[in-house]
Amino acid sequence: MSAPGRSIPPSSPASKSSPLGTALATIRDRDYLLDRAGVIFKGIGDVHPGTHFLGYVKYYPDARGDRVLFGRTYRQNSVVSKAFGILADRPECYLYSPAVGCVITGVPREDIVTHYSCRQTLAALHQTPALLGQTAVSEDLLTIINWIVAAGAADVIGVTGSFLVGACNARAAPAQPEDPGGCVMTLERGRFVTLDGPSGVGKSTTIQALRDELFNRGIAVRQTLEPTTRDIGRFISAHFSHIRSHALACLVAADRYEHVEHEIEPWLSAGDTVVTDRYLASTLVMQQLDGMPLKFLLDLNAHVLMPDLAVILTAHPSLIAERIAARGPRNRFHHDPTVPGREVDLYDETAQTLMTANVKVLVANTSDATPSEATATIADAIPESPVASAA
Ligand SMILES: Nc1ncnc2c1ncn2[C@@H]1O[C@H](COP(=O)(O)OP(=O)(O)OP(=O)(O)O)[C@@H](O)[C@H]1O
Ligand SMILES: Cc1cn([C@H]2C[C@H](O)[C@@H](COP(=O)(O)O)O2)c(=O)[nH]c1=O
Repeated sequence: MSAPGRSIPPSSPASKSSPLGTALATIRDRDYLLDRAGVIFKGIGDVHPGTHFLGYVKYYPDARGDRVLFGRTYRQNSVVSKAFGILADRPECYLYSPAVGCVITGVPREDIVTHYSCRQTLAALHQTPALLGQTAVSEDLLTIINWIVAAGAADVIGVTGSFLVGACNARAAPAQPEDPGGCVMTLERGRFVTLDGPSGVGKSTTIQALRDELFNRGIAVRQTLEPTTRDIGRFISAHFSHIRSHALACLVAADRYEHVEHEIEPWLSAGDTVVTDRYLASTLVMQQLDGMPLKFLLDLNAHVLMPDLAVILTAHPSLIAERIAARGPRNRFHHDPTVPGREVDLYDETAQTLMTANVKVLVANTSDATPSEATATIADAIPESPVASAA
């Protein structure tokens, strides 16, 4: 799968492409880093510890903000110390710096989904000036870039996002709706990938590895799950032990419709690839285990967004039972020793049901593949073009 065409192509053949610039290995002072929570950090310095990239919060999602990025409203933070308040519930973003002698902020490396490189953008614009079009702003920008390159300073000076967005907007405004070339920030819809399978088969483990694999391929990923962390999803998780049958089937469908409307669809529209831990297939299996007829479940979910790729993880039932026993039962299904075998059979049937509905399905067996092997197979199977649409 290639990276969605979100911005300027990378200029250096040696660097791995990412939606907004260079590979992480080349992070430099003042580059921007977008993390999983949607916070944008401004990198500080060119030397970073092994676990984090040092930086402070530059923009953060806030309804009171005055700029929109990938469908979200952002607020600018110009006071370094305020980053501590914005990150109040993110202890993983604080670290002690022996060099500075105090606690500073940074973004954990594994949380980064996008890297915007100011220097690489400068190089790309110098190489392909047409990317900026013909406006007074872009002409000024190109004059400056040419001057920087001629002075041999391209390795230390870059194009900041603010300058680029200014140039981009100046050109985008007069463009006609049918003229897609109005702005360098073109967005292609992301891909929607679902991961389902029996409890303990390895969904969480695989999804973590898949997120890293896609990130390394330069793809911006949103990781999510069902039941969701929204109101209905939290209600399901809190009452799963005693709500079942028709009521539970209706609740999980309601949670899914909210999930699609408020999270999955906006993220896909913003160009992100969305990977969810459990989706429709889990309903077709878990609610059948609860005695619900398949037709009732398909009717309830008739209008949910179908995935571009539905991954069904499977394994030998005895291995699944061993994994569940090793970590201890977490819900009412885990106490029934017949469940892993019935789940495996129902997921096989569900794979067929989804294929009949023209969904691309990948069945991956975690009994004989390591998480990284399973992950590479899944990443390779993600379609080049998005096909997901509401049924
Ligand atoms: N491909 C794999 N090969 C070997 N072991 C694996 C693999 N994937 C996961 N495991 C192991 O299986 C156990 C369960 O994994 P995990 O928690 O990811 O399952 P899960 O499907 O997300 O479970 P649940 O749905 O109940 O949350 C873990 O101990 C994990 O290390
Ligand atoms: C999406 C979905 C979930 N469930 C149930 C199945 C599981 O027992 C829990 C989720 O917990 P886990 O930690 O991911 O194993 O929710 C369901 O019954 N129907 C669904 O559609």
